[in-house]
Amino acid sequence: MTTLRYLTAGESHGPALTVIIEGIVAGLPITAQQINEQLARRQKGYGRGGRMAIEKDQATILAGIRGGKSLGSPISLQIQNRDWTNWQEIMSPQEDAKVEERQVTCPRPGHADLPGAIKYGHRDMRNILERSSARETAARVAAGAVARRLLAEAGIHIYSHVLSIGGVASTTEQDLYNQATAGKIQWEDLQVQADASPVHCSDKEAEKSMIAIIDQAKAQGDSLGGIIEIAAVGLPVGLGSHVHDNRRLDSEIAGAMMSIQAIKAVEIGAGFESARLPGSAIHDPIYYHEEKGYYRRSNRAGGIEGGISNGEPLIVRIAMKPIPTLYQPLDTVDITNGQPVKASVERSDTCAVPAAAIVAEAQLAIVLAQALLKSTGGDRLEQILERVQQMHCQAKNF
Ligand SMILES: Cc1cc2nc3c(=O)[nH]c(=O)nc-3n(C[C@H](O)[C@H](O)[C@H](O)COP(=O)(O)O)c2cc1C
Ligand SMILES: C=C(O[C@@H]1CC(C(=O)O)=C[C@@H](OP(=O)(O)O)[C@H]1O)C(=O)O
Repeated sequence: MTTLRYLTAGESHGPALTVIIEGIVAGLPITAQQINEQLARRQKGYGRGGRMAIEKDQATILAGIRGGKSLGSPISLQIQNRDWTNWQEIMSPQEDAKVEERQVTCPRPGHADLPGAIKYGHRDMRNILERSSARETAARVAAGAVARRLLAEAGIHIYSHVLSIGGVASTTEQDLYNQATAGKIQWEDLQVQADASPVHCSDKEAEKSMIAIIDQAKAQGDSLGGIIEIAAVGLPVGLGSHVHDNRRLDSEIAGAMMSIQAIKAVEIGAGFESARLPGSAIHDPIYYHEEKGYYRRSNRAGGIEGGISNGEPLIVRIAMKPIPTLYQPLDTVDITNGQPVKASVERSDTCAVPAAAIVAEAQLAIVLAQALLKSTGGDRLEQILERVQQMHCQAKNF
C-alpha cells in the first residue's frame, strides 16, 4: 500500500517555510509555476492585513522533481518569508537573538497563546504564536498543489467558494453548487467566478454586503469568520473504506479540515440538516442506467456512504471562527504579574475566510490523493491511472 505523507516546518517570521512530501509516485508532471498559482490564490481575499502586501509566496523545489516530473523520491519545497528581513535579529536561532524585544505576555483569547505557553513552559508567548500562526498554511497549500496535480491526472478536480461571512449569507450561492452537481452549469465556470471575487463568492449582491461587513468590522477593531463550501468531482467509487475507523474517507476529511487554523465545524453533504429531516427526505435513492451505471438524482450524502466515495460529487462545508487578534482587544491577564489587561495586539487580518477556502481545497486534495494511492497502489503514474480506469469500469459494469 502506497502512503502519502507530508511534514511542514517554519515559524511565521522565520527565514522560510519548508514542506517534505513523501509517497508521490514517479512520473507526475509538476512545475513550480503550478504550485505558485495555488500559493497566489491563497494570498488573495478581502480583509487581510499588512502581511500579504509584504509576502509574494513562491515555491523553490529543492528535491524530488527533475525535468518537470516527479522522481518518486521525497519532494522538498521551500517558501521564503520576505518579512524575515524585518525580524531576523529577534527570530535568529543564534544565542545573541534579541528575544527580549516584541515579547508577548498578554495572551489573546481564541489563539494558542495561553494553553501553548502553559504546555511548553514559555514565558514569552511569541514562542507559541510563531508556529500557531496560519502562515504555515502556505506550506500546506504547496503540498496540496502537488496532490491536486496527481488528482487532476486521474480526472479529479477540486473547487471551493464562500457561502457566508460574519453571518451575511448569499441566498443563491448554495444553489450554484446544486446546479453544478446536477450538471446544469460547469464547475470550472463557478471556480473562475469565485476566484475573480474578492470574497471568493460568485454572488455579486452578497459580495457587496460581505465587503461592507468586513470594512465595518475593521473600523470597529473587530474580526469575522464565515462558511466555506468545497467540492471534489470525478472521484471513482471506492475511495476510503467502511472496515476501520481511520480508513473512512469522511473521518479523514473531517480531521484534515479541523486541522486548519480557526476551523471549528465540518459538514459532509446535508450535514447538520440531516439530523432534522426523516430518512425518506435525506437518503439518495439509487438508479441504474446502461451508459452511466449506478447513479443518484440527489446528493444529500455529499458523495460518501459508509466512509466510501460513491461516485457523486464530494461536498464539504466548514465553519471558520473570527480571527482572535482584535484591534479592540478583549480582557486577558498579563502573565508577568497576574494583572487584568487588554490582550496583545499583533498585526492581523480582519477576515481570512477567502484564504481559508484555498487552504481547505489543499487539505482535501491531500486526503483524496492519500485515499487514491491507498486504493490504487503503484509506484509510477501510469500504474495509478490504469487502476483508476479499472475502478471506473468496474463500478459501471457492476
Ligand atoms: C488563512 C488564515 C489567516 C489567519 N490570519 C490570522 C491573523 O491575522 N490573526 C490571528 O489572530 N489569527 C489568524 N488566523 C487564525 C489563527 O491562526 C487561529 O485562530 C489560531 O490558530 C487558533 O485557532 P484554533 O483554535 O482553531 O487553532 C488565521 C487563520 C487562517 C486559516
Ligand atoms: C502570514 C500569514 O498569515 C498570518 C496568520 C496569522 C495568525 O495568527 O494565524 C497572523 C498574521 O501574521 P502577521 O502578524 O505576521 O501579519 C497573518 O498575516 C499568511 O497567511 O501567510
